[in-house]
Amino acid sequence: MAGSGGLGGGAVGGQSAGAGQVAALPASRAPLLLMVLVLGAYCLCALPGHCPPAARAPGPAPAPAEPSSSVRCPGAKDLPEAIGPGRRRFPQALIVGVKKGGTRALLEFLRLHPDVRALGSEPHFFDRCYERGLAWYRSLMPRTLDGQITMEKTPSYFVTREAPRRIHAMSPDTKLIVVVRNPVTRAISDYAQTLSKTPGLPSFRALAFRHGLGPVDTAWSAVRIGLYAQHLDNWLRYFPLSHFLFVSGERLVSDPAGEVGRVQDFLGLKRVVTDKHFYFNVTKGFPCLQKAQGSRRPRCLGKSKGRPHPRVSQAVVRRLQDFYRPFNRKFYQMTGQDFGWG
Ligand SMILES: Nc1ncnc2c1ncn2[C@@H]1O[C@H](COP(=O)(O)OS(=O)(=O)O)[C@@H](OP(=O)(O)O)[C@H]1O
Repeated sequence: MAGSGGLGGGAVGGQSAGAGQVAALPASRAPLLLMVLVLGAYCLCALPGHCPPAARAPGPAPAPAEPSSSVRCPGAKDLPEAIGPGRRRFPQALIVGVKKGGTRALLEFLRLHPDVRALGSEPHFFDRCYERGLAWYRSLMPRTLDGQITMEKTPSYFVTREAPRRIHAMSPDTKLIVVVRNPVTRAISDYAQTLSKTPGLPSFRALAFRHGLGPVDTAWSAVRIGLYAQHLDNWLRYFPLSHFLFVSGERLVSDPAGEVGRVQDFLGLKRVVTDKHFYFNVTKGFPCLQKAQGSRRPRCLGKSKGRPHPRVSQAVVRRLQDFYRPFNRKFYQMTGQDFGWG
């Protein structure tokens, strides 16, 4: 199952050349060559930096780790899926944003649906790896049968200027899902993530305001990402609003089944993922899955989801709320949805 997790490591760079060699060989030698290729891929993966995290065995596993900002383009196909039924297709639906909105939770919830097959990790194709080409991108995708939907999530697409044009060039029919969250909480969550990797980072306040006291610093990505209306403007140059579904990050926590229900409707899927798939884990403070995909055991998302946030003063929060208010209002107007952030 695609759900086993990691980006597929794989078969030496997605290589159409390798496939061509197999085709040119007498049929009796092809299995041998395939074995050599697979073994070779394993050896390559043993070298640092060559492959994404190894594909996981089926069963309960933590959610795939999020890439750091120095993420490399993923390696290639999922080894366990090098052979199997169905074929690799371009995604018909993408979760394009937003960073820290709840994108991992949504993808993991959707993967419970038998008609959804999704890449475990973020391929970053339309922002960082575009030069690898569409054939490479497709080679990363899990195999799907007719009627199944291929998906991936990369939250940075939403704020990448070229992403809408590139996705439109892949397919103008692509369905686009954006999980949005109060931009102030989102910024603090983003900062908490950076802080967890960068001890000694200046305070949130020092980064959010120029010179720590001046105007809001929109050059700081944690602030800029929350200007949803501006980013959406760029997408609407390529896709009509009907191609988008905006998911409330807050409701994804308070009513996961309700939000996932909307997503299933949007994707034209039967509502298979329902209330009975979730329970609220008091220790984690979030909804978790009654049964993880491919397992009978409950599963919550990993430690990097639901991190404690650093304390930020009410005065700072209020200033940021005031700053975002007109952008939020514009976003509500554009989407026809009030997300209740003020
Ligand atoms: N069920 C469940 N379990 C855990 N966490 C949940 C869940 N639903 C939503 N969230 C919220 O998801 C936030 C992380 O968002 P993303 O997955 O989009 O982050 S990332 O951009 O991929 O790094 C994460 O943000 P933080 O709480 O700030 O860590 C969570 O609030």
